[in-house]
Amino acid sequence: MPETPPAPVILGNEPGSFPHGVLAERHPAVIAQVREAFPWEPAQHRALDALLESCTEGVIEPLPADAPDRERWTGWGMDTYAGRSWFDVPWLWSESYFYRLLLQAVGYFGPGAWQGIDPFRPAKLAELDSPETDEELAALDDLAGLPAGEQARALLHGSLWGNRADLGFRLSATGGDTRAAAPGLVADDSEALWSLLPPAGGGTLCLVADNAGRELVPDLLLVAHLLAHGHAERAVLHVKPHPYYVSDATTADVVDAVRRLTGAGGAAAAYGRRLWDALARGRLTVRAHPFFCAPLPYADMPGDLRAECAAATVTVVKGDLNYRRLVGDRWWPPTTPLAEVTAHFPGPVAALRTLKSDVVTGLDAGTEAALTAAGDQRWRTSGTHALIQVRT
Ligand SMILES: O=P(O)(O)OC[C@H]1O[C@](O)(CO)[C@@H](O)[C@@H]1O
Repeated sequence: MPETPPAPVILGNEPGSFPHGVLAERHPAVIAQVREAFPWEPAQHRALDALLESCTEGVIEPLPADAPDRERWTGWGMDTYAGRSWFDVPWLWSESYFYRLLLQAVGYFGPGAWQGIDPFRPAKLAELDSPETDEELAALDDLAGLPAGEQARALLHGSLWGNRADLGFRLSATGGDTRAAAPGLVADDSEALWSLLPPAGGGTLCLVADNAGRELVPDLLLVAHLLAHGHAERAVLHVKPHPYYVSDATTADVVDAVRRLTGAGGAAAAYGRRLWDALARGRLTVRAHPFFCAPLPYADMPGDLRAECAAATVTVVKGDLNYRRLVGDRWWPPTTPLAEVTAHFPGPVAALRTLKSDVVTGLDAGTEAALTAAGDQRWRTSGTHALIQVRT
């Protein structure tokens, strides 16, 4: 296979670009949201003020000497980037480190009384309790009468489009209009996914989750269906070890989502009970590996995680950030073959993602030409388009 030379890494230093908007507008909006979410104490307010100043006008500061994960961040490039503007280092690194420092500011890593308090939890719970979630759960009653194959396809699309429900994405002008009609998929390898996961096929599914709430619920419904119909004998759900990118799912969010299902009526409760039972029997495992909050592409995945993905029938990665990490957060020409940019991944891999950043690969030339001809390049970032891509 011909080797495509690596494209330039995406930075946030071009005013008017999408990444620049995230650093300059969205991050301050995230700080404002967090500030309003809890009755913080003076030290936390001061730390949030300092972070706001640093991330808009200052430079990257290293973690404090006693931070529990200082060594880990040193290994992830902190010393290389300290002292530089947030806008001049890889955008993926900048964003990730911003969320790490936001947790630092509110005392998440302790020691102290605020240790372990998720600053995004009120927003996540509000979404889980919303009328939209009620409607989505009620729709499961209609699904129950359909043949299993049709249910599976509907649940796959539910999980895919659930990725539009992303709390961070709605915070500023750089976020898309999540109410816009869905024009469809820019790539659809779903048949390849189903051939990796045939009914009664057994094997292990790894699902790398993305957002909590209205994305995690359909992800869990899909997992419950795949386990119930033997598409997988076992599933491993990878979540974030700590709050991240506003709405990313942690173990606490999985518990909330499963309890939301079991507490609902009708078919939703049956899915919830199946998940509860699958956890109890070891058919579903939740993992929160530190690498899932790393500011690095999956090409740099550590050995233990590589071994897990290598042993899986397929690893499904959800959402935009996971896609950026899978293919590399670079200005790839959109027709760059997916097989080339995912050659590093230790086993079959599928991406389910709505497009919320500039990175895209694996498009066929006709699709790219049609999207580009339309002139408006917001299809890349507005969350109105989606893809299902598979590398077997
Ligand atoms: O929740 P998702 O689908 O990973 O999307 C998060 C996306 O939002 C952003 O934070 C801002 O667009 C991107 O950096 C990221 O890719």
